[in-house]
Amino acid sequence: MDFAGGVVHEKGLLPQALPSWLTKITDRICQWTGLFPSAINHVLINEYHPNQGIMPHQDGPAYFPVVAIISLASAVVIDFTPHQRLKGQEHTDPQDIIESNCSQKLEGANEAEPDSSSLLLMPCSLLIFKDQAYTDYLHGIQDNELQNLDKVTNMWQCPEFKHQNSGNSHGQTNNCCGLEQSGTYRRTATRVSLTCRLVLKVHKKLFKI
Ligand SMILES: O=C(O)CCC(=O)C(=O)O
Ligand SMILES: [Fe+2]
Repeated sequence: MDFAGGVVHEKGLLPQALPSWLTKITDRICQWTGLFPSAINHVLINEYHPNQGIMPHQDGPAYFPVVAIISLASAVVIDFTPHQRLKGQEHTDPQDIIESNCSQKLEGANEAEPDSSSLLLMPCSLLIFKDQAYTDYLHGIQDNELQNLDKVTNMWQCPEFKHQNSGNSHGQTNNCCGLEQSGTYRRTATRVSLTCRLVLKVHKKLFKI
């Protein structure tokens, strides 16, 4: 794990300028989406080997509640699961929450567990999530080379999968995307992600005496 933009404390950011190769990307994200009230000022760079993930979590309170994640080099499944407190609530359909608040609509949650949903993040893709998808759901990636695709709602964005679906009549597995016949995806390469966020409270630089 590495980061650019400075150190995030609970009470704010001790800032460092982002490198220009990153601001080229982050400034475009801000302009295109119009979702950030000021420039993205922090980027976390994570590397995941095929058997590595990140436990379900909510991003810290220091961040503005919009996250932009760029995926590079390898696809991965990210899971969104509701907080315990949401699970206990009656008359709350988490699907509605995700649909109304996520820039990427999450459709068709599995009936057995209608409260959680997953996305397949392809290399060179950008995921943005915000609002209740940020505050009421945990996001995480399983520590597993084999990832289940049952709850993935954006398979249509994976052209290799479409190809597999239009399929050949011999029932052969098409592995060009790491997709396996049984509805699982096998991670084979290292993934790198850039998690771009805004820390609203920025501390002035400390003086060195
Ligand atoms: O690497 C990712 O795709 C997710 C990273 C993340 O959730 C985080 O750093 O808070
Ligand atoms: Fe996160």
